[in-house]
Amino acid sequence: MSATKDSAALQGQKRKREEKDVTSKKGSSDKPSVSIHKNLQLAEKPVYKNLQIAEALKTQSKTKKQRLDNSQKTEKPKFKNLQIAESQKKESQESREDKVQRGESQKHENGANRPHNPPASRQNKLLQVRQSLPIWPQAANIRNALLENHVLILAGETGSGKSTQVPQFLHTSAWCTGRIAVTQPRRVAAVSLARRVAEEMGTPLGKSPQALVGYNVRFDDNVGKNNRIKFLTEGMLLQEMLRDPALTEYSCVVVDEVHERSVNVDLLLGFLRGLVTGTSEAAKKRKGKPLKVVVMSATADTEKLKDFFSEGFGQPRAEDSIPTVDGSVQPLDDKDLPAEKSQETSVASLNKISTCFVEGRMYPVQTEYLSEPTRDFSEAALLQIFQIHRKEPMPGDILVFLTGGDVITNLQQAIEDMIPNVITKDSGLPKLLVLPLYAALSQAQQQAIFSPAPPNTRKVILATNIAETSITVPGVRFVIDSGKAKIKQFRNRLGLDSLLVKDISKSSAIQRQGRAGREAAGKCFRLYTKSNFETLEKDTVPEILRCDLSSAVLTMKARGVHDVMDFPLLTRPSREAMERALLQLLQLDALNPENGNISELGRKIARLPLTPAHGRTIIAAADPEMGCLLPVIDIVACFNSENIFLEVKDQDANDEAREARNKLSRRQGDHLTLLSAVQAYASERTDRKQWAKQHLVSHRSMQNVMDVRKQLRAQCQQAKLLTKEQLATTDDDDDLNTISESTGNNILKCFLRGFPANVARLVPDGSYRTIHGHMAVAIHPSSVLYGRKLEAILYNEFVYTNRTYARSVSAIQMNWLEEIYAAPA
Ligand SMILES: Nc1ncnc2c1ncn2[C@@H]1O[C@H](COP(=O)(O)OP(=O)(O)OP(=O)(O)O)[C@@H](O)[C@H]1O
Repeated sequence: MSATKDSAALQGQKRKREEKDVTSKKGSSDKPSVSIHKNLQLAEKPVYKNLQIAEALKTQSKTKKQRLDNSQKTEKPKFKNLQIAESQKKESQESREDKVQRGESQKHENGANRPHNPPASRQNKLLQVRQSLPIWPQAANIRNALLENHVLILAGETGSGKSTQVPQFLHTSAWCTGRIAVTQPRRVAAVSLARRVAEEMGTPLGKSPQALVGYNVRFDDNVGKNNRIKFLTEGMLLQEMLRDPALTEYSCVVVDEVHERSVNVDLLLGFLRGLVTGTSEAAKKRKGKPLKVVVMSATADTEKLKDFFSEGFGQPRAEDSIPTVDGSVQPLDDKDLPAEKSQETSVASLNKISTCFVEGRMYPVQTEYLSEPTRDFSEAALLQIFQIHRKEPMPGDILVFLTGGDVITNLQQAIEDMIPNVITKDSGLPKLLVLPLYAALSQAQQQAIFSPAPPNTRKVILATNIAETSITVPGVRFVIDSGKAKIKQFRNRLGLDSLLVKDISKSSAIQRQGRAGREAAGKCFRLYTKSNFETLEKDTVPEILRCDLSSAVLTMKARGVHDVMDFPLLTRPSREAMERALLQLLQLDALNPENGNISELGRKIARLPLTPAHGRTIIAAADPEMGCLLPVIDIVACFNSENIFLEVKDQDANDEAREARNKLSRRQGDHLTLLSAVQAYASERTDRKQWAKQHLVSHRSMQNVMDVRKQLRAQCQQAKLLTKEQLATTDDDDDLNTISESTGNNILKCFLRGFPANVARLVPDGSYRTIHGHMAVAIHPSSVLYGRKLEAILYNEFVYTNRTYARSVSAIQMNWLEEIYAAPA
């Protein structure tokens, strides 16, 4: 196929794309403003300095043999020298620990009573891979560092083996009598790492009595009682601290990918500092059992972390029961400490923190930049994918970093539309299999990216930044980086978090690049220029400085922190932001107005894996007077999944489908419309997929909604908000017609309880103004209430395009606000 044909094919695809470069919550749209295919002139436009479309044409004459030869060439590993800062000289200890480690792995690899018994050849191969990792020769040093000290700060290049190897190095250490927790920012990484480590250790994963490795992520707890290593998200470890603030189950917590600086990781570091230094009240509950903390990343600010922990060691301990161990692998000297602290910090503090740097990545990654900036990264990505497919040898899957679910769905469609034009019988090109990866997908959908592609097929994974850290997707040799991500930002004027599409930081770009070159040499195509790269911020601004802090403050309060202003944080948010969060929690009745302590209701909210606003909504619905918990759970499940309604496109929406979809609409607004869709789907007993198709509803999203609904029901049962009997009387065959007007109103009142600030009222000029900030807002065109004039509206989120839209909107009455505030909490 010629480039001109390519161009024609691209332009021939009709993509309808709407606005939405900025949205206000998960699952909302983020399409770039320019059409994917608009003005795509492939023949004229050299995209990369070293990579022009003309070259792509040449590759068509390449024989399969050439492809094979090339692929074999790329398989040769190259290692750089390894270094560990101030490497330890404890040879005798090293060999002893090594023996333990080897003995243990032998035992696991050859264990007789283990049902999971991978072939010895596979085990040997895995061991060889492990031994070739840059971190492998440092095993003894790392173990020694923690034998002596409480904290290890470990920096090492992407792919050097931190996440998979460090827990395996440590679990045989004498001090490690409890479990090792390894935290990850995202569940996809926690699950895939657990799977990999279990395989490397030659044991089953999860609950089996032989399993040494498990994982725990939101809505999926796969931990067995004999697990020694547990991968979990930061959120789940914080959740565990609700019942066990001292983390007594663990001997070691490994905080991975700390550079991401999510609010959760910052909170976790604060709690861990209290435990490891013995300065928090909770530390007393460890009764002298030591806790070791490892903080890891490829791009962590080691100095800042060192200072943070040193400061904690310098403070008085809550009780002198935490044993101290003398000696240090790499003692800090005064110049390592913040100037003002160096005098007061005790000697002990100098002996408890080790640092380690592992240099060397597994395979080289060649990076290419655009020669000129692109205005549409989706368009550039589409072009790049097909260039790689023509030019680059197999095997070589492609991982593309984009901004969000909608952009991914559109690009997936665009690729699939292009395939028949490009991958013809004559082209001799392998097939393409496109797989999406973003947070709102179910776990099964997310894990699908790890399955090998069928023969003669190249996988193209379209991902958000959830694939940015920790994961190794087998087969990936090429990364395409849009240079953008959706980043949470608090909007003062609205009093709301928004997700904005922004440039990533250099450290994110490095992480993305690091996803290639993990099993063989790779390439990273950055869809921006070299000079753009140079202007990127070094690190992403910590989330704690950018987001609504109500969840964070509730997390602290629920774990016994009385004075949140005093809580140790790596980066301190403004006092104003903290106060705003406290106020919001007071409004939700989560705090006691007399003393600011957490209320009973606050504790219940904190136990739910939801934002305080959604948690409050659920609690309100469980009140017998409201009696609408099950329908509210259904709606909350929708808000915690991707959009269930497919975009209605002219060409594929026949009258019948439109009519079917319209039947799901409810005049009260989008909340009850979502509910009617969930209930109708749930009551479909024969063919849900077909039902979804007939109603222009996404079957995939609905499956996810059902999954979240099930989990939320279980959690409400655990929290005693829902009884077994109530659940037993639920009949999915009931459709919304059986929900009375008053129940409908109650449902909306519950949402109003959780979102009292998300209200706008009609003003005399016919527009809507928010009651908070008096800002003009319009009902989004996707709403069933679009164009309607109502007394007041309640909305779930904001969307910014050329104007400010409220999305997921329902009609409410202003007097409901008074009614709600008059009622006792
Ligand atoms: N699921 C997997 N399939 C194949 N190889 C894997 C897998 N997981 C890990 N590996 C191999 O182990 C190496 C080390 O992976 P690991 O995740 O431990 O590195 P890391 O240093 O933590 O990287 P990062 O900082 O990018 O998270 C990878 O480069 C890859 O070669």
